[in-house]
Amino acid sequence: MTPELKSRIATETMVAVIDAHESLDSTNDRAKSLISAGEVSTPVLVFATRQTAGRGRGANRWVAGSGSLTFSVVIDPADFKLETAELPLVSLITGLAVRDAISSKLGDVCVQLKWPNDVLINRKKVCGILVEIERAGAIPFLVIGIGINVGVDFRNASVEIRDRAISLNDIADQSVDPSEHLIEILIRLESELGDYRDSRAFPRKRYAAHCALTGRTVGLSSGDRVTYGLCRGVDDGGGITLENEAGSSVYYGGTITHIA
Ligand SMILES: O=C(O)CCCC[C@@H]1SC[C@@H]2NC(=O)N[C@@H]21
Repeated sequence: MTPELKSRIATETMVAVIDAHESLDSTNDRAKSLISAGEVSTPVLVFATRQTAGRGRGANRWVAGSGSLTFSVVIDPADFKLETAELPLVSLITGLAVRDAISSKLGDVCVQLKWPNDVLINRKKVCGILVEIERAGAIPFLVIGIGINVGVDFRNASVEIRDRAISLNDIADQSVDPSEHLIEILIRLESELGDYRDSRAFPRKRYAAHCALTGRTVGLSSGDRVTYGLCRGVDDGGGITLENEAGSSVYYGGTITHIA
């Protein structure tokens, strides 16, 4: 990371400490080791130009090299008055911040959210989010990990990957410097978390308006079980609402594996 970028992050965003590396296994794992060693003065930005063993939800991996933007932000939940029960919302709130940041740089492009932790462009994944809790003694910290395909070249990737993944620069009129995305996301993340702290209300209507699943029949997988239903958006606690012959139910876990 250049000294210029460090200086901009320090002056333009909430970040108090920058921990930048050429290469890391996982920015989330590095953040967690800083926390457990008692070495955090939040908010901390852990940044890696390359990530060799990045993790996602469940069995997902996020290996990132050229063209990726990978970082984690460590926050103290108390700074945003977040109770443990509200932590699942942080993934959704982060998704909104990333979605709006990307959208602001791309103009008239379909940037949507896939509950609970993906950002999509034209229905392909551009960003994955992994929020985790790590404790320093009894004190919990939140690690918000974000991976974005900014200029990843998928042209030689398998058809399966090309059907599912996209880079920002595939659709931008002109390529945007990843640093600009980083700063924009950090600013918007602070603003979204601050709005939630002040209002105590998750902006579920805004989330639903940008959610790629709203109004579509989806399959939610949890273990061996798949529950199908018409997605009616998310509730105040960030759960996805599915409607089917059994009625309307809200789910807080699982992965969307089918979209009709
Ligand atoms: O798609 C997913 O399931 C979430 C992917 C999250 C990847 C990011 S990259 C930065 C941070 N460090 C990690 O090891 N994972 C997250």
